[in-house]
Order: sequence, then C-alpha cells, then structure tokens
Amino acid sequence: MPDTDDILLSARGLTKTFGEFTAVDGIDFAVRRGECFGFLGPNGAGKSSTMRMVGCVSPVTGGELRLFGLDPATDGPAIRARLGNCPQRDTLDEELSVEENLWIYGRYFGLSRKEVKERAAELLDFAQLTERAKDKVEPLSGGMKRRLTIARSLINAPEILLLDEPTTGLDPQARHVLWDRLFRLKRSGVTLVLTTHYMDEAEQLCDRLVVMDHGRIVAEGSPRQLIDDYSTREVLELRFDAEDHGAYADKVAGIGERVEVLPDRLLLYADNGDEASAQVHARGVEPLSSLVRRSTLEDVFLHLTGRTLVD
Ligand SMILES: Nc1ncnc2c1ncn2[C@@H]1O[C@H](COP(=O)(O)OP(=O)(O)OP(=O)(O)O)[C@@H](O)[C@H]1O
Repeated sequence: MPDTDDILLSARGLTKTFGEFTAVDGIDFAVRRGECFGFLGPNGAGKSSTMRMVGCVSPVTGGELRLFGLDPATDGPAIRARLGNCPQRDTLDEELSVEENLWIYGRYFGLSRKEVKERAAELLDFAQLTERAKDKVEPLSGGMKRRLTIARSLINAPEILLLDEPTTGLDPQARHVLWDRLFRLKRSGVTLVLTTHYMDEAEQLCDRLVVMDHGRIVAEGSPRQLIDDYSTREVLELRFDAEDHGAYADKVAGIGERVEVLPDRLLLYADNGDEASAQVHARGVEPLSSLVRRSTLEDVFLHLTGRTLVD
C-alpha cells in the first residue's frame, strides 16, 4: 500500500449538482505523487465538473475533497499556488505575444521580473516555442496554442498539473508531440491529472485511471488491469453485408466469451481471435471482412456501459 503522504489528491463521496441535476455523483478516488491519473468517459460524464472542483474553481456540493491535505473550501489560494490548471479551451491572450502570455501569468503568481523571464525561457524551450517567442498568439497552430497553454500553467512550478481534455481538436501529429511533452513532465516528477474521451490517450499516458459514466465511477485500474478485468485478450471484428448485424449474433453465439453488436459490425471477444475466426468459418458464416485486434479501453467501456466512447 502507498504511504498516505504520497496521496496528493483524494476525494470521498465527491458530488456536484447544478439545481436538480447531479453531474458528479459521489465519487471516490486518490492520486499518488508522480503518477499520471486519468478520468476517461464520454461527453457529459462529469469529468470537467470534477476537474473544476479539483482546480478550486467550482465549489464542492457534497463529500470530501483534499489536495495536499488541504480543503479547497478554506484553502483555495494555498492549493492553487501549488497547482497548474490547463482548461479545456485555451484562454490565451491572442493580442499578446507568446512570451508576454507567460510573463503576465508569472507576474500574477507573484514572481519577480527576473524569475518570470528565466522561467518563461525554460518553458518556451520545453514547449518547443522558443522560435515563436516574439510572435503573436493568434496565428499559431492549435497544437502550438495547446503547448503554450500548458507552458503557462507550469509557470508556478506546480506539483500537480490538471489537464482537461489536453488534445481534443488536435490532429494526430500534434497529439503525439503533446504526449511526448507530457511524458517528459511526468518524468520530471510532476503529477498529472487529466480527463479524456480518447481511449488511446488514456492508454498511452495514464498509469491509473477511472472510467466515468453518468457522474459515477464504473471502474478503476491501470489500462492493462482494466483490459484484463473487463475484456478478453483479443477481439474479432466481423462485418457483414447486412443492414442489421444483430441478425448474425445468434449465428456466432458461443464462440469466444461474448458478442457485442454495433450498427456496422459484430465484436467477438476471445483470447485467441484467429481460433474464433476459424470457428466462425466452420459454421459456414461468411463475413465481408474480419479483423483480429488486441482489446483496448474502448472494449472495456463498451462492456461496462453497453455504449461506445466516441459516438
Ligand atoms: N454550469 C452548469 N450548469 C448546468 N449543468 C451543467 C453545468 N456544467 C456542466 N453541466 C452538466 O453536467 C454534466 C456533466 O458535464 P461535464 O462537463 O462535467 O462532463 P464531461 O464529462 O466533462 O463532458 P465534456 O467532455 O463534454 O466536458 C453535463 O450533462 C452538463 O450538461
């Protein structure tokens, strides 16, 4: 068991309501120093509402939340001084230059001019934006703006960095650059807490994660553990020349552990996909195409909720 001193962030029965609506429904979690912890779930699952409470920008409705052993209700400023907060939408000042965006933020945290300049130069290097330091923000690419937002959220050398959907809207190459930066940050000892609805992002970055749906946590573990617990090693994907793939579910029933019917394909869960495929053919069932792949967190989510993560 980890030492409790290693727990930087913990929640018990954490709840957020908006009027009659419960966005976060009594969740428990704990984040250890140095790990990357994720909230994975579809839009509306309550991830941002949770992050906003953790970031001390939205009051807790119920339950207990502690960061560094402190209570956001009474110690908000002390907590915020040790947090970096990277919100879902970039809130950069587009009129200012890249480096000015960092300077202003540093001054806001009470750093001296000298400290701000030194720190900004380091962070621009980290964000691979040194060459763009004097440029205005507005023409930067989406990936650059995201990296600048992350750099800005690091100006106070936070112990925990909160990232709400860090790569939403970025192209695949920009996502990979960002993942690389986040890996480096983690290696340097910063604890990362992020939300995502991309299962590949959760698999790539998170040491541990919770799967959220309708304001609740439906599973928790490392990506590997979750896949082991809630899926099979492999998945056989079968596509048929049919409007209704459900009609084929009976024909392959009993092969592997489980069948899921999606609008455009059948997913047959089996530890050995090739063996399952041979059994399908042996029954005289001829799909248009068949593909064997490893299970992913998408399969975990589908098993837990009966829905796909990204509709
Ligand atoms: N200020 C608010 N007032 C009323 N309802 C809200 C408010 N903020 C969020 N909600 C509702 O709470 C639910 C959870 O939203 P939240 O943004 O936390 O989900 P999410 O998992 O982060 O999804 P997304 O990726 O879309 O941000 C949604 O149904 C949303 O409409």
